[in-house]
Amino acid sequence: KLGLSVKKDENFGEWYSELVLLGEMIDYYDVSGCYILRPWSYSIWETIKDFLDTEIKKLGVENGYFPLFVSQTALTREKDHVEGFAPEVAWVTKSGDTDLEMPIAVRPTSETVMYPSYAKWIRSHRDLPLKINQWNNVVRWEFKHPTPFIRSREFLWQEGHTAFATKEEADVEVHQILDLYRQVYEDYLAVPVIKGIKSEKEKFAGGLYTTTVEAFVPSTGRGIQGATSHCLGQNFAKMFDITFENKDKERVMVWQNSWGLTTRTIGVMVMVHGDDKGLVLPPKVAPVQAVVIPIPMKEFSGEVMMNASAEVVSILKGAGIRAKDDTRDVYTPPWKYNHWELKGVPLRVELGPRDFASKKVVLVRRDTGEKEAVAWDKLADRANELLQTIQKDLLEKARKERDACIEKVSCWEEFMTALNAKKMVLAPWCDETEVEEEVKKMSADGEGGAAKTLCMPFDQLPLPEGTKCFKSGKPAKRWALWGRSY
Ligand SMILES: O=C(C[C@H]1NCCC[C@H]1O)Cn1cnc2c(c1=O)CCCC2
Ligand SMILES: [Mg+2]
Repeated sequence: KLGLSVKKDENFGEWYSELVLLGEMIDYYDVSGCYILRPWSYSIWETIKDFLDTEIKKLGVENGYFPLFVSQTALTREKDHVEGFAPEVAWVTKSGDTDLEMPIAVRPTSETVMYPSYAKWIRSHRDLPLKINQWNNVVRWEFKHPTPFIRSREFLWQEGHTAFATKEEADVEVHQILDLYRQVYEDYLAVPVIKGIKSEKEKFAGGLYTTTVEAFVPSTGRGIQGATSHCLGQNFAKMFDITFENKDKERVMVWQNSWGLTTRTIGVMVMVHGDDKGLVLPPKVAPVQAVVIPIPMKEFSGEVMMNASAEVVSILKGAGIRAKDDTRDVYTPPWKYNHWELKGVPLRVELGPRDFASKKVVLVRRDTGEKEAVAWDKLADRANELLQTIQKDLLEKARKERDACIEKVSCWEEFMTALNAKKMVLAPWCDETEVEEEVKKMSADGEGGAAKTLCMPFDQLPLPEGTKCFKSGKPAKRWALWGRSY
């Protein structure tokens, strides 16, 4: 089947599902909530991983690998850490047709897997800081509707787990990691994000505070949590007895962080940049950045055409560009144009007989459709320049669109109007949890679903003395970003 059968602004859910399938990013699988990551999307994960792995190693983090399975005792060690999540935990209860003595959980996250060892390995301040990360998969038996990359029962992520002698050190790292997450979104995926702190209600229950990068999908008007970096305080140290002897010979608890970014990043990128012709891949993460499509004519065919096409590919590769050609003779050039537009390749390189004769090519941008003729001896530089321009333009376009979807309000009526106009809402808030509960109840109308606080942006607008909470009328403490979300 060629091309999408539904438009992005007609039926977003349908558009997205068809796009990630026809774009050859995923395929379906017979275990519900699980998807196959095909090379076209796995390659994007590898690019994200290469960047992030290099950067966390610069911060002194080392990679390790812990078991997939968690004992029931370890998992339920801390009550409020797991109780809220218990329904999502997957259990192994049998081997063959024999029941296991004790059921074993499949890791939904690895705090309870790793921290008993942390307690063993950390004895003195000389054992600190301890910084271990895992690139792995986790399983959460979600009940909400599964969506490729956005919500699946198994997903890939990295989970960093660090321990420090002081809170100050932990606080610094929380923000260093959060900025790496911002870079993944803005510098690689060309998706703008807002940095902020989660409310007490929305933070990770086992932690002290949660910082987050929040993304936004204009088509649905929904916010989406991009990645989180938590300071756990000493809560897990207390639960797992992770203490050390400080320089004054006192036995004190460590200060910990945990931070994670998942394959959800890929889904957000598809949702933000995709259009009615298909994927629009930011060059930094595109598995193929330029695709050469020769246009055969009587004298420009066979060997001559193949060699010319190969030569253009090697010019591009020589410039460090991920390039390939499509010389399949079973498909026409128009068919190929559609195919590679569907797969979101940033640059198309057309090579017809006249181009060949004059040693030119025609470059076509996937994001704007703009075309330009370029001489072969200018191709390497021009192609790289165009790829950088596309990367920058995608981020600027998405940022402009996202900023246009943030409404600043001061009262409930304005709040609901903005929400129903598919916007995120910036509102002065008294920082009381029952107001969040109230808003959740009152904003849950038919199709939209409830609104929640997405974060308190670090970048706070001025809050004049006497400003009232948009909902409770009590003195507002800070600006909060609210929205319907995934
Ligand atoms: O996973 C985290 C916290 C933390 N885990 C490590 C990476 C960063 C951060 O996400 C929160 N969380 C979410 N979801 C679940 C759990 C859970 O702890 C535990 C039980 C199953 C579902
Ligand atoms: Mg969850």
